[in-house]
Amino acid sequence: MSLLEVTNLGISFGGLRAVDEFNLTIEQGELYGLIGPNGAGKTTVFNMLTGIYQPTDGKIFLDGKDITGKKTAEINKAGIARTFQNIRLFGDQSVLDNVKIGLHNSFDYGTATGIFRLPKYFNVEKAMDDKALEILSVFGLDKEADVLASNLPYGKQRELEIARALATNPKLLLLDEPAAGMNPNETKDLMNTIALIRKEFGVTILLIEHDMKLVSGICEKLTVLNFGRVLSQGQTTDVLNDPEVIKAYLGE
Ligand SMILES: Nc1ncnc2c1ncn2[C@@H]1O[C@H](COP(=O)(O)OP(=O)(O)OP(=O)(O)O)[C@@H](O)[C@H]1O
Repeated sequence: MSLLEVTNLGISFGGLRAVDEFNLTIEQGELYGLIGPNGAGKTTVFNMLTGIYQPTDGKIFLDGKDITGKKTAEINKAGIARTFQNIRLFGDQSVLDNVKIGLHNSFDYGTATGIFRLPKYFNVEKAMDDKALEILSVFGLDKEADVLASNLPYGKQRELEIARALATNPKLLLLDEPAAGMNPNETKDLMNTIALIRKEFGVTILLIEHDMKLVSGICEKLTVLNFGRVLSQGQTTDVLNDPEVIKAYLGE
């Protein structure tokens, strides 16, 4: 069984058919890229996969379970986590606390225990601190655990967002333009980090990206969207050499 199976997905905004007849199959462990020109519908696909938008047509299966039209929190519990094009961190909270927010899927001490600070509360808090630090260490961010998120350099804030998404223990991680705004050195670091987290966390990754170096460097498969429709799909080298893709997106 494939990890993600999307069939005939579509959505309309008034008269605009933003995504149409979109099909996508992702196998467990793959690193998959979704590319295409501005306005092609990539983020709209992410928004449907994560329950932010309700698709007008089609089905989404995660690990065989129909998650079409479910609420965002439910989809996250089922195993999909994401980052956003514009960083969405809690800037006035510490790096550690930003990751701990993501851990609430896995740790629970009940409201009463939390309010009355019962012994279990402190045990759970300690376990959460340990787990959050473990995740942060993969990004080399454990030393900055007490720093306010907004005080991190830009590239590190993007990595913290990925760390927070990983804290929800996803099967599938969606990254929306993870290299946006990064300099070439930060992008190179990010490529290594993405490859590393797939290995360390055993997570399957679908990413939207315009940086072709990153895409061709780490994605095994690609789907190209153009005007809301799949233009090309398959192994990265085949897709990047597809004349239709070169014409519509990469430039001749
Ligand atoms: N909530 C919405 N209401 C109306 N139109 C929308 C909405 N969300 C997206 N669209 C439209 O759907 C189309 C696809 O947008 P989307 O943001 O998914 O493109 P994209 O491929 O992610 O682009 P980019 O690379 O610039 O981020 C665009 O024409 C956009 O204006």
